[in-house]
Amino acid sequence: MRKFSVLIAGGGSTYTPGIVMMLLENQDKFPIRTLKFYDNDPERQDIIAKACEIIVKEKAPEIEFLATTDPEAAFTDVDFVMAHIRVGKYKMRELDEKIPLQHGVVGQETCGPGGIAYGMRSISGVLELVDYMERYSPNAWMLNYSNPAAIVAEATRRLCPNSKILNICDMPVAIESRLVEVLGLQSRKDMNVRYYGLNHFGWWTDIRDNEGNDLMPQLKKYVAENGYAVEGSVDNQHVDPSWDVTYRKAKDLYALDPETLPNTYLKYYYYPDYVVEHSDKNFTRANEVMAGRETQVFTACRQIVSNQTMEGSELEVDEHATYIVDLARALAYNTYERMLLIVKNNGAIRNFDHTAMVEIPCLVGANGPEPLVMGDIPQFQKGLMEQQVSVEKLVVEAWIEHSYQKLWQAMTLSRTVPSAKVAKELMDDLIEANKEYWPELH
Ligand SMILES: NC(=O)c1ccc[n+]([C@@H]2O[C@H](COP(=O)([O-])OP(=O)(O)OC[C@H]3O[C@@H](n4cnc5c(N)ncnc54)[C@H](O)[C@@H]3O)[C@@H](O)[C@H]2O)c1
Ligand SMILES: O=P(O)(O)OC[C@H]1O[C@H](O[C@H]2[C@H](O)[C@@H](O)[C@@H](O)O[C@@H]2CO)[C@H](O)[C@@H](O)[C@@H]1O
Ligand SMILES: [Mn+2]
Repeated sequence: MRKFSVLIAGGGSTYTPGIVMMLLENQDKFPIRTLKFYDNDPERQDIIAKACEIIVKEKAPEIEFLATTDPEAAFTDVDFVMAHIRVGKYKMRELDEKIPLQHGVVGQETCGPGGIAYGMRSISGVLELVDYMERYSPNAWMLNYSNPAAIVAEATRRLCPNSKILNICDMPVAIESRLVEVLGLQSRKDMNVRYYGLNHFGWWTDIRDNEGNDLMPQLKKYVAENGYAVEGSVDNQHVDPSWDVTYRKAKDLYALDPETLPNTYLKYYYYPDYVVEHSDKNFTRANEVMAGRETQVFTACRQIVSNQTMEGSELEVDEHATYIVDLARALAYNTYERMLLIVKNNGAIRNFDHTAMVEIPCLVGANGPEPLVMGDIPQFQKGLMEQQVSVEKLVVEAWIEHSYQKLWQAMTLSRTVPSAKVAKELMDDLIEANKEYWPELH
């Protein structure tokens, strides 16, 4: 069986150890010959890399391991780049969340003004990775889950439309895992779904079992009462109180359209007033993650290095991340697995902008994704999506043209922002905070 060379870009990410352990568990499905890490923060990456080197040695010593900040060493002889960078790290995520809240507006990593600010930072970081990949391993595929995926996907469509980059999000995977528990099924793969939308902005329209039986009536009844909250869930990645609130709130999202099941991120667009009221301006999700996941992962890695073994470590395999192996396998072995990906619409949603980057089911083979037709969508979703996709397109235009005007239009158009006045005030604060990262706007 052919073995692959994999590069994790954003080696210092909190997700890296869980993904590495997941990759090692899946060697029978997706064998690896070389595993490399690349990051532009050597100190941060070093802590994760030293621990992962020990994990690899213990679990699969035949895999060659390298962690580097040198693009040439990192990107040479690579089959897959798995990219999860966070330009500006948690320090900037905290500002993305806190600056809008100071103006009474939703403060969120990927939605509203915070997501726009993060998008303006991510574009250059991801484009740089694409450049390195094409220079040093032109046949490689990039599987990108760096956020905000909607803006990154639009930027790559505009600026490198022929590059072998696939943008993917795991929120639908996480929600589907909850639905599996509701139904008492074994696996996500026991369900076939129809879903459409933009990234962090979509709806399930149909869910069936492998025999074709309609599972929507049972799911709708459950979500109408409980949202996606599941008592005693096996999900160990969404235990923070803020995730519990998000899953419960899905009940109120469902109420807006009882024909579909909603992505949890729609809460920021349907109920921005509720979100702001329930946000702590001084302790946002970034603070929760720094005190939680980041501290736990880095402490566990330091412990492994100090013990020189992973025995007794609290690090856990990232089970949700197996969708990454599914995607890599689909490309490597032409499996034609059906997966949700962020791709150019091209008429798949018939009554929607054909140039929009939409999240829809695709069959993935060796030549990439083949999107499935979702047909016409209703006026409610179409209206929301047209507004949101315009925000995303204007952000990318603002970045390309260095246009203050277009970024102001994008901020104003976001459903989370009440007026052009508020949009301008908070945008000026975001410009100041992001001087180091954004192009200079004029
Ligand atoms: N698509 C999805 O559904 C999904 C799911 C989970 C996480 N994510 C994304 O994964 C990313 C990582 O999240 P995290 O919380 O682990 O963040 P993190 O800050 O722990 O890790 C990100 C790493 O990227 C590095 N980095 C930043 N800019 C870089 C650049 N230009 N070149 C190389 N490396 C760079 C940082 O130094 C850091 O080590 C984020 O973008 C997050 O939003 C996406
Ligand atoms: O606030 P964070 O950093 O904990 O999470 C933000 C991310 O949330 C989603 O990703 C989930 C994912 O759905 C789940 O399967 C598991 O891997 O945890 C992730 C983080 O909780 C979302 O899809 C991402 O885009 C966000 O970055
Ligand atoms: Mn996501």
